Amino acid sequence: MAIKVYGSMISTATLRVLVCLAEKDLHFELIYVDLASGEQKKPHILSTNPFGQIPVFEDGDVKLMESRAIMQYIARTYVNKGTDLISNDLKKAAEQSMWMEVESQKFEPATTRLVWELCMKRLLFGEKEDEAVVNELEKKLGCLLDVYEARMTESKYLGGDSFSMADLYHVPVIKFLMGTKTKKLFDARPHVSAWVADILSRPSCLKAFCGCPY
Ligand SMILES: N[C@@H](CCC(=O)N[C@@H](CS)C(=O)NCC(=O)O)C(=O)O
Repeated sequence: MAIKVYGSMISTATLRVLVCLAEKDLHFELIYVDLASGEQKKPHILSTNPFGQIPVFEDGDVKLMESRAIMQYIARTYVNKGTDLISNDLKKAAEQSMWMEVESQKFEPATTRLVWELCMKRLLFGEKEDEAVVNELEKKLGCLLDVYEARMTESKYLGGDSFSMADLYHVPVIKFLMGTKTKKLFDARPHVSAWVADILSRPSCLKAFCGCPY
């Protein structure tokens, strides 16, 4: 039975799942959910995601919400397809898992509002960003990227020497921010900048973002 993703190309959480499916070379059907009209609060989404958010994922009788949990399901279920995203080696997997947590607990909170201010407000409502808010958020993101820069002086990717789920988690938000003035924070840090160029040039990223406004 075909994999189905209910989501939207302007949703970073949906795109996170789409880049994962592309890394695993899996076919899927994308069923468009219109965020602007509040379709995510309709019963066909609420039945799987009681919070009324996208993406919602179906693989036969498996129905899931939360993009990162969906990606872990995909990586573990389709372990023999495409890129290995989670190591079989316990120590390496623990290192990857640590940086996956950094993404969810630190990078996501530091960037969600930036994506809202610099991308979504204009796209959905034609509104300009709040500059004071953006400046404050950029300061926080700069401190976090200093930690990433230090990490990547000792290892090519966040989770170790090979590309992993830890890097993949970051792709959609970084891709969106590359089209904004916040790009300068990534460009100013040579190791971070090389990492961004590397992860955004992966075929999975080019494939998943085809038709995306960012
Ligand atoms: N932690 C969730 C976040 C899901 C989320 O925030 N989805 C947004 C789109 S990126 C959404 O559905 N927003 C509409 C709403 O909250 O009503 C995940 O990673 O799947």
